[in-house]
Amino acid sequence: MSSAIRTAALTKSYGPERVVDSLDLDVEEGSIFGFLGANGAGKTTTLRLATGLARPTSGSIQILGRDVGAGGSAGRSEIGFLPDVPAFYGWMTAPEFLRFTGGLFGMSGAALRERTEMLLDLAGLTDVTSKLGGFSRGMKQRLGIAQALVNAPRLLLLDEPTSALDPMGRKDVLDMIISLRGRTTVFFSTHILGDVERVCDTVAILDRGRMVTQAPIHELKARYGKERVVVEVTRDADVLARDFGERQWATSTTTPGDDGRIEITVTDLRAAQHDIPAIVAARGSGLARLEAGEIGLEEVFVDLVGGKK
Ligand SMILES: Nc1ncnc2c1ncn2[C@@H]1O[C@H](COP(=O)(O)OP(=O)(O)OP(=O)(O)O)[C@@H](O)[C@H]1O
Repeated sequence: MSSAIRTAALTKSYGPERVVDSLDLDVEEGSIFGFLGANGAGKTTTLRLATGLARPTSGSIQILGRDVGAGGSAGRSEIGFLPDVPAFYGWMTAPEFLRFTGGLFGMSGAALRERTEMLLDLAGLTDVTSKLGGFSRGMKQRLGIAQALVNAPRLLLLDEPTSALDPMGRKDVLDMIISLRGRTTVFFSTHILGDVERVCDTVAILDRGRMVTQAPIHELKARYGKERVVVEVTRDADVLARDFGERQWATSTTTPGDDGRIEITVTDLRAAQHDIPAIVAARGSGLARLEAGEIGLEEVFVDLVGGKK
């Protein structure tokens, strides 16, 4: 598989601060790739380097097999980009805006009309006649993605496409991204873990300019994921938390809350489920809840990044 984006020791400094620090990124063509990091991690800067809007201090970046050169023009016609705060002409309608953008790429006539219709459909905006000034944030964001697709790019770069949206708006944008699977490579930055988990094949985690890890989502979960049991007991939670912690299958236990809730990270879920009721009964306490679950990407992220802050 060829790479849509490949960076080698990519570094961007502003003064003494290394905002992007020796980044080695490899985005496979055809993937939906999540670029995950907290505020200020360096995501926008990386996207600016990828689009040629900023130049690296050192290291290199290739887009679709070509170096992003001094002017950043290499392969630009094959890239679609939606910045984090896109600007729209409020007096235009969605079809007018898409026709205008297509015109900037030299499209016209029937080809532009067809492309506009297709993109309006993809964005769920076909029947919307109002001006962009009256659009909701979600509608604007969907239109922004449609606009970035006007030139049928091989690579779509989206900077935090869902962060300003409510859950419904986010769902619509994520569905739109999912519908692009197999048609174009999508690379999007976000700090919302649930979004990555929902739509991405692969994720890179960035922390203060440095790559913490890059891996397919399922591998990341397999590598770092553990199982967890949530227990609620009616009394003696402190003693029981200690009892659980002494078992071979327990790797960690939380301090019980006032509600008697204890979270246990376990290596052997079956053994834990088997032993816990007996341990609780032996202390004369009652079991109000016993629930097992997989540790999600959120916990993996906190484990990888949170502990170092
Ligand atoms: N032009 C610039 N001059 C100086 N510092 C900058 C510049 N652009 C970005 N930075 C700094 O680089 C760091 C990373 O910023 P960047 O916008 O890339 O992060 P981000 O991960 O996109 O964060 P956010 O989610 O908040 O947009 C921040 O500390 C920011 O202040």
